[in-house]
Amino acid sequence: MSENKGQKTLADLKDESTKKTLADLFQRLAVEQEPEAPDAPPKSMDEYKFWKTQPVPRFDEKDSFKEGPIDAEKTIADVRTEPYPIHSSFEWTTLDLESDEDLDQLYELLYDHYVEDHDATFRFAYSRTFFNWALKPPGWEHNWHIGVRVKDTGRLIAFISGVPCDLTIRGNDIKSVEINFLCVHKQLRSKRLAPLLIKEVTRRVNLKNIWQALYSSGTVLPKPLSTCRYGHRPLNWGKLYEVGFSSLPQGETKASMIAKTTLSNETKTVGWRKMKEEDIDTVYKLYNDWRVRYEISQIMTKEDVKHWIYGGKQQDGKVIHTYVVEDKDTKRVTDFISFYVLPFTVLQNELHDNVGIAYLYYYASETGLGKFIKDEESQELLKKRLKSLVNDAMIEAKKINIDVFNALSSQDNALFLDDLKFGAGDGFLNYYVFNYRAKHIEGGIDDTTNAFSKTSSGVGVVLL
Ligand SMILES: CCCCCCCCCCCCCC(=O)SCCNC(=O)CCNC(=O)[C@H](O)C(C)(C)COP(=O)(O)OP(=O)(O)OC[C@H]1O[C@@H](n2cnc3c(N)ncnc32)[C@H](O)[C@@H]1OP(=O)(O)O
Repeated sequence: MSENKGQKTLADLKDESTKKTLADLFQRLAVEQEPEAPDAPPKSMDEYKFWKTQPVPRFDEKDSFKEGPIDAEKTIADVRTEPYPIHSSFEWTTLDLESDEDLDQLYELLYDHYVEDHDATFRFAYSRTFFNWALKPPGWEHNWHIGVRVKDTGRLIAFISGVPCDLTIRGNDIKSVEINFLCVHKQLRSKRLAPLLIKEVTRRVNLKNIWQALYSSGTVLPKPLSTCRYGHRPLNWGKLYEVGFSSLPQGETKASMIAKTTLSNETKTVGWRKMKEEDIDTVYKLYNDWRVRYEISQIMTKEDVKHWIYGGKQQDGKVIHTYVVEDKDTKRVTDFISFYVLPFTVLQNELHDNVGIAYLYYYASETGLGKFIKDEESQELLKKRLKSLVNDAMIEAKKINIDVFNALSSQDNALFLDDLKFGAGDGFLNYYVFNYRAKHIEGGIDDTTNAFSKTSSGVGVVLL
């Protein structure tokens, strides 16, 4: 990306940090200036013409309130039964993700319009298996894969999705969905289609008697529950340099950067192996015991664990990769760690046509369980364990040609990001819960420096 190389002003960086751009996902390895965390809202509450009408916390709210839903309780009978009116040249559509034709159209829309890439050099290489994983978890609703088409041509020009995702927020279990992949064709931007899509997905979710939703965005909206920072660990620095993701930091040579970022070939954690189907019960238990560490986490059934963490045959081993550690004496599974893969297609590069990208997903370790859950000694032990697990996960990722390993400052990631040589990216990710008031949750960023903090975050949920 050419923008990797030039010097940017703080204003440029702040402007970029409000969009979900490729730069959100990849750092400039030599960031000259620290980007500002999006603490201050970019505009006043009154200027959020849509969001000020929605049940979301305001920026000026104090943190001294009772946590819970914002709207007065409603029933399905209060929800409109008809879709919202749409401009006469467009029509609503429900995508059939079982059909190749609709999958292809979604692929094309997201490929061309989901992320901004000024050079048109990189595209997310979405695959059928990725959509099957991301958009069809247990309990998925056909009706929540919502598109807008041009009436005359049938062309898909906008999309928004919801999938079931129940949450626990500070001990309260909340029936909820996760909203993602909101996208409007570039030529139809700023025409208020996004608010219409959001209202329509809200209506369809409400009709299932669900009133809360989790979503994340680089854009600052009223009002983030938490903000995390991206971290990026080059696994194949030479290639990242050749495609333009990485620049050469001052005082370094290509050879020194490669030497600094090269991992060993073999994993080191004793008892490390790939997760098998028969591990689902144990991983389910570990996950559930583990997630109490966090102030917001995803509730998972065994079926959810099978889908999201094990992946199973339908994934064909291409999207979600999970490893466990088995105690060699007792044969008990004591840890698991997962990452998912979503590569980039590289256009117009003589040397490479793709970049392999992995994202750290859920993990849990017996080391972090128990009574002294976050005392100093337990944290030190956990830090050591997580370093070993994440390092081995990265070695596995390298074996399947992953070039960069991404992780957010969420979960307990702050314990290992610096030590395992993750560079702090210039993108921030804000987390929101629709129709729910909750006190701010630490996102693993130091308040004053914006560097990764030294302590764990309260965000246990991972969004795609
Ligand atoms: C209970 C169930 C509830 C379910 C719903 C829960 C809420 C779910 C919320 C959605 C979670 C999505 C999670 C993800 O997928 S985050 C990923 C979002 N997608 C992209 O960044 C892809 C590239 N960009 C685009 O396709 C468009 O720029 C989008 C579609 C983002 C906006 O289109 P456009 O640029 O043509 O603008 P407009 O004229 O139609 O509309 C302008 C209004 O939209 C507000 N806006 C802008 N960006 C976002 C954003 N990322 N989340 C929420 N709102 C956003 C904006 O502040 C303004 O409102 P206000 O400032 O006047 O108030």
